[in-house]
Amino acid sequence: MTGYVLILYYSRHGAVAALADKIAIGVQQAGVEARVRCIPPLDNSHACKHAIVSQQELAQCDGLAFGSPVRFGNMVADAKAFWDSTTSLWLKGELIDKPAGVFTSSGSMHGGNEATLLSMSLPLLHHGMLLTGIPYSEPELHQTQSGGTPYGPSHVSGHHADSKLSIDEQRLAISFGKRLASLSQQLKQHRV
Ligand SMILES: Cc1cc2nc3c(=O)[nH]c(=O)nc-3n(C[C@H](O)[C@H](O)[C@H](O)COP(=O)(O)O)c2cc1C
Repeated sequence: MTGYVLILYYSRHGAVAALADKIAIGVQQAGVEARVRCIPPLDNSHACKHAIVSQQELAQCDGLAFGSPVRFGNMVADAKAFWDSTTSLWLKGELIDKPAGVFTSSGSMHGGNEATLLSMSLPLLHHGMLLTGIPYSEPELHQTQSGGTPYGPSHVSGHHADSKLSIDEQRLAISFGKRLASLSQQLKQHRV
């Protein structure tokens, strides 16, 4: 088994970072290296929990999980700015035919969680990535009372942004990581 799945995220208060860690567990359980990297804040307002991503790490990944908090129903501007800096990768087609998925955290249950996941998918599609979410064969998708969607893992962090990941949210994030890792290995065989 070679290569790695890149888990790339922005997080201000730690909720998206917590999801990233769970996705990493799933990737590792599938026998693939999970490389967790953060998108730094444009205003240097806080430190990153993980190392800052490089363009080379993005170009060379075999699969990608991309995470952002919900900001007014969309991804955070810092994450959008990051994608706007990836033109040279796009010109070279570095991400074409690699599997990818998205994850998020919102304050409230209906505060734009799913809309954000869908709009986060757009730059990945422009890069030619193959999107995957979470199938309904995962029992937690039927029973979750908080986050976790077919469009990707999610968390509802609450009014004070302090609630922990629920068991269902954790399990869905882990199974998503496994699925992404497995797809990354299958598709890699067809690329080389
Ligand atoms: C500027 C700003 C805008 C936000 N907009 C929304 C929103 O539209 N809907 C929502 O449910 N939560 C919103 N939130 C709450 C965050 O999405 C939520 O706290 C999230 O869990 C933060 O993730 P983090 O802990 O990884 O930073 C917003 C927070 C900020 C600071």
